[in-house]
Amino acid sequence: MEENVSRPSGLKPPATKLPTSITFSSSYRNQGLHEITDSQNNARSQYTTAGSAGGVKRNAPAPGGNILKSSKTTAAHSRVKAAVPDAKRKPSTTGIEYQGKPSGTLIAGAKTVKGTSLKDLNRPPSVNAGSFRQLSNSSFTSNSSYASSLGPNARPPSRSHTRARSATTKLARPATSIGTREDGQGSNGKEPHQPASSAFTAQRGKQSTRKSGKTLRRPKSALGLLSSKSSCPPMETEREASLINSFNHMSLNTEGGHEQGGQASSKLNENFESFNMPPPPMTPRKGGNKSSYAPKHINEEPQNSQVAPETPSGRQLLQNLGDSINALTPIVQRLSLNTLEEEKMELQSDRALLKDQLLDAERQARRLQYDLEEQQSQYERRYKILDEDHKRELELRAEEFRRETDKNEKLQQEFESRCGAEAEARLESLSQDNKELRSTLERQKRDYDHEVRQLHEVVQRRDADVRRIEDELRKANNERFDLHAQIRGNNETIERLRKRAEDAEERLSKDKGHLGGQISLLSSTIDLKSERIQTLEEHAKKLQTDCALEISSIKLAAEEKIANETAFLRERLIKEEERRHKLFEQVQELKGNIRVMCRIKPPSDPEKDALIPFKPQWNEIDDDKIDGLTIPTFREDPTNPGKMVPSKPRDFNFERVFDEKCNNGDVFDEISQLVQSVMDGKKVCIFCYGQTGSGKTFTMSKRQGDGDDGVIPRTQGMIFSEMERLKTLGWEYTVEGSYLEVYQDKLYDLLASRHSKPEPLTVDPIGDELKIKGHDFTLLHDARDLDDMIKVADNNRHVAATVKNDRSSRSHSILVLKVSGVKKDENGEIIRTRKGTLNLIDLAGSEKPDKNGPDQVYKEGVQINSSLSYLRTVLSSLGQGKTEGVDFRSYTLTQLLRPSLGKGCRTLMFVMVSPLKENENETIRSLEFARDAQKVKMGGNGAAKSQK
Ligand SMILES: Nc1ncnc2c1ncn2[C@@H]1O[C@H](COP(=O)(O)OP(=O)(O)OP(=O)(O)O)[C@@H](O)[C@H]1O
Repeated sequence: MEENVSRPSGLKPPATKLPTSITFSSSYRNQGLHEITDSQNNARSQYTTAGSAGGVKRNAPAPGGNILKSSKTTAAHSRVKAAVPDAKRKPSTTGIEYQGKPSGTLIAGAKTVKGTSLKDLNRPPSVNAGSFRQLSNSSFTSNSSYASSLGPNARPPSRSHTRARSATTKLARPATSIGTREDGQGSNGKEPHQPASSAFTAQRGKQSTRKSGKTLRRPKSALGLLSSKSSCPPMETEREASLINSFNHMSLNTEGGHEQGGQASSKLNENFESFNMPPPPMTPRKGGNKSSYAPKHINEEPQNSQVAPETPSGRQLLQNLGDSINALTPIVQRLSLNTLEEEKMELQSDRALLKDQLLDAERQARRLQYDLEEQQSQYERRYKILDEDHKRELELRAEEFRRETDKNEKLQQEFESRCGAEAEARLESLSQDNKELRSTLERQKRDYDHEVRQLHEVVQRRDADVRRIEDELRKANNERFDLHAQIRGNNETIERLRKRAEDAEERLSKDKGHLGGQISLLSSTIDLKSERIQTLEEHAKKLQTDCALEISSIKLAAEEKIANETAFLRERLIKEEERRHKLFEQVQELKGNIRVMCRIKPPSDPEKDALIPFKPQWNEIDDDKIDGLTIPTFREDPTNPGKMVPSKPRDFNFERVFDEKCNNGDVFDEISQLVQSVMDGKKVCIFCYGQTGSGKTFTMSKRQGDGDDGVIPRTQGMIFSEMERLKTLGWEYTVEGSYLEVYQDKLYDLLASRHSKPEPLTVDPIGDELKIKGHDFTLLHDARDLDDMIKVADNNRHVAATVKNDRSSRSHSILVLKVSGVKKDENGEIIRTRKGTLNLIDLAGSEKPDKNGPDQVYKEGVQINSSLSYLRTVLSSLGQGKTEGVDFRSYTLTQLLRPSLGKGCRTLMFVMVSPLKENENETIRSLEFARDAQKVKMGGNGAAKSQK
């Protein structure tokens, strides 16, 4: 791991370049691998040691890699390659800093060293074997393998020492081999295994580092030797020291009989193995202890060299190593002890400083640790308390909840047991109250809204008023301005006129004298004229009196003449009226008591409907009118069964036939004389008979304001206009009315209120007049009263939808109008009276009751058919000349019609027929019935006579 820790000592890596002057002789070229490998090993050892001293693991720096590159040795190359990346790392905190590209130069330098000076170097006596052993030991030992390198009996460094080392990662171990102590401890034997050379090298490196920014000092004597011929810069890098260190260690291990020699030797072997080289055979040292080993070539005599051929390179390596040791030893000796002492002191002081710092940091760390632990325990205590509080709180809440739940349940039970019904009733009444309250509120809200709307409207009106007043004000202002302008103009005009008047007055006074003569002349003339006028006026008055006398005499004569003529004409009119009346009566007599007219309803779709092929019979006198119908009939050919052949056509002759082109106006024109006869005091009955949907109600009652009103509306108009007309002849008429209905053979007043079920009325069978028990007629003052009465009755009449008619009359309706007229003389004495009755009857339609229809409609149909059937029976009896024994009382309808079929009654029957082929049978039946009715001739005393 690259070390990035700050440098507590403030040491800086060396700024100087690595030595470039060390060269090796060409004779080493072939052995360069070994030498360089050893160098590398030394270098690695150095760095390892240095790293160890600082407590930081460190890999080999770049120089080694470069060295290997330069040596062109494959094995070494591959080994060192692994170290190459580390070479790019930042140099160790030992203060060693590599700059530039020193490796190539280093190799060159190494060659020089090899070739020139190594053999010449003198081995200093103090640093030979011991130093070498120590160097060797250090070279193959790292801090991490401290125990293994020192042996199982080795005592590890003291704790304080280790701490100091780790704290002062960059401090080198004291070089005990040179008699120095590290902060006073290294010398007391507490670190007996501390390799001196290693420490020295480290210190050397440190020293160089401490001289940061300067050229590293170096042992000039040694370097001087090395560079004596090559003029290279003095060797002053750790590499040099490392080399020395490595060899010293090796020497110490192999020759010094160090107790860890065996271990060092084995480590050396490992290193050799790591280079894929067989380790040199190690033999126990002569005279040394058993654990002391040295390379064979060192301990053994040349006769052992017979082994050499097996491991020539190892032997050669060892030989070279030995040479190197010999060469380096004097260098080590020449190192300045004084300088080292100084540096040592400095380092020691730095170390003490760093140690203090370390102690402070440790104290601080302990304090922080203590604080942390204290806080943690506090936190745990607090957590525990809170947890317990929380649990207690939860239990309390749970208990409280249980208590509340129990209480609620008890209350609920109590409430249900005690107040269930009462509460419901109370709830009910409350909800009722609530509803009422709500409705009251809604009503109030509606009232309020209404009031607000009204107020809003008032405000709007007021606003409009205000706007209008403002407009008026504006106009008034404008007018005021105009008036002011006019006044100003007038004033100006007055002023002008005044001036003109003054001018005129002035002129007048001038002319006054002149006019005075003329005035007196004129005055005399006027007097003369006045006399003349007076004379003339007297004459005119005389003439006027004469004229007035003459005019009054003429007027009297004329009035007398007019009165005479009027009386004559009136008498004549009355006579004519009486004559007309007689004639009308005669005509009516001639026409018979029951007159029958037929009306054919127009088809709703003439194009598609299959129609009965009616053949009209035109009236011989009035060829605009039809008075008969022929209906072709067919019968089965007896000679050819299944084939239909024409048979004798059926002829029906009536007083008048209205075809589909006729409207209600045409019909009323024909019957208006009957209405007239009512005014003459006759009893008239007009009734409509026919199949359901054939147009009875359409003919009688239609009132749609399209100018085609039916008989009843037109009659209404005619009666009241006749009343007015006859009034001029001295007649005063009153009209009373009643509207009745025969429903399910019971008589009802259609004008009675329908709020309650109406009570049926009873027909009084006695007499020729239609009398109904307990029923009063309504006095109709004018046409409007009659109109209102008809409307009420129309609304009350029973109608229902049937197959043939959406609005079918389910009852027979009778409008009865009693018309009474009196004529008085000059004295107010009644001299004549007339009492006419008009019955306008709209019968319910004959029909084939539909069993599939609604029950009520079916029942009504049956009842309608029964009553009509009985009417046919009665009419048939009357038509057959029966005068006695005809029972009118079996059905209410015939009871009602009895007075209309008696003496002096004029009855008109309308038979309504459908033109549709599908209704042909019913049409023929109706026509046959009408034909029978036509034969009836009413006799005297309420009996009917048959007309032959
Ligand atoms: N002459 C006509 N011209 C045009 N439409 C007619 C005529 N006669 C009858 N109708 C129509 O035929 C329908 C049936 O007529 P209406 O109600 O008068 O028959 P009804 O004989 O009175 O039937 P019910 O006996 O069932 O009361 C109505 O819609 C009516 O307007």
